[in-house]
Amino acid sequence: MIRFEAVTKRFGSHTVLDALDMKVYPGKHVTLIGPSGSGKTTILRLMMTLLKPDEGTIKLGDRYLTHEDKGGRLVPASDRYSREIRKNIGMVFQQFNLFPNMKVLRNITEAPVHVLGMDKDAAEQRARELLDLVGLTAHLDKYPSQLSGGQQQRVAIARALAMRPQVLLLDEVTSALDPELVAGVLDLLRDIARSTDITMLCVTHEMNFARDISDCVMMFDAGRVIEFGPPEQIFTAPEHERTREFLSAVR
Ligand SMILES: Nc1ncnc2c1ncn2[C@@H]1O[C@H](COP(=O)(O)OP(=O)(O)OP(=O)(O)O)[C@@H](O)[C@H]1O
Repeated sequence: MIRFEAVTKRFGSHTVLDALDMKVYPGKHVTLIGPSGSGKTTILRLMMTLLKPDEGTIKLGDRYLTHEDKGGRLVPASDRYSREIRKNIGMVFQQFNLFPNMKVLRNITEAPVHVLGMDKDAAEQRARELLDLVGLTAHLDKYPSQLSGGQQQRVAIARALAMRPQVLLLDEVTSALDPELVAGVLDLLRDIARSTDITMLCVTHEMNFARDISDCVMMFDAGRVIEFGPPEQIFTAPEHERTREFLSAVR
């Protein structure tokens, strides 16, 4: 389980997350929705240990992401500890963030080989399976710049899965794509959501996608979860006025 307890994150005097409590059960697919600036991406960046909270703790299973347990005493996580724990978490970004100087296959094998210490042949075998899954077997020998945005995003998804993470974080993964490429990437993610037991935490403005893949939708406003529940409840009978306003604005 992912557990945020009383997590506060400030940027200067701006409190982006305000004593946030949040739980995500293993294997669940949770979508974070809410107005721009409500703190959704900040949550994913905290999960990825790219940011540290000002207050509060975040746990993945029985380990803290934010702190090291030194004989019962919690101290803020060192960079080394964060790097170690990050191996359990895959993230796909809006802007793909592929290694431009590496071909597709190597983009996928790089971290399993150099971060996990996986055998090179085993990593390549796994990469080929993943390229098959994302429909890019024919492109394994190309550089990212030779692919469309949608194809690059598929590589980024394969790369995240190559680490066999417990948790997959998806941050507006279709926002940078041309409209005609969005559906293909969303279909792929729907397939992954259906066919794996990976925990997914997803920030998206694609409400139909959120409806399709989510076990739970969390509505954020000003750094707090104001409402959460199954998609059919949030999208058809939201209880909170702010949720109703937000949904009518984005539909
Ligand atoms: N590194 C940073 N330095 C300063 N302010 C930041 C930083 N990162 C985020 N913020 C601010 O924190 C607030 C929340 O940002 P965040 O990206 O988490 O929102 P969001 O809900 O994901 O929004 P969007 O839907 O537009 O992506 C915003 O006001 C943003 O400007």
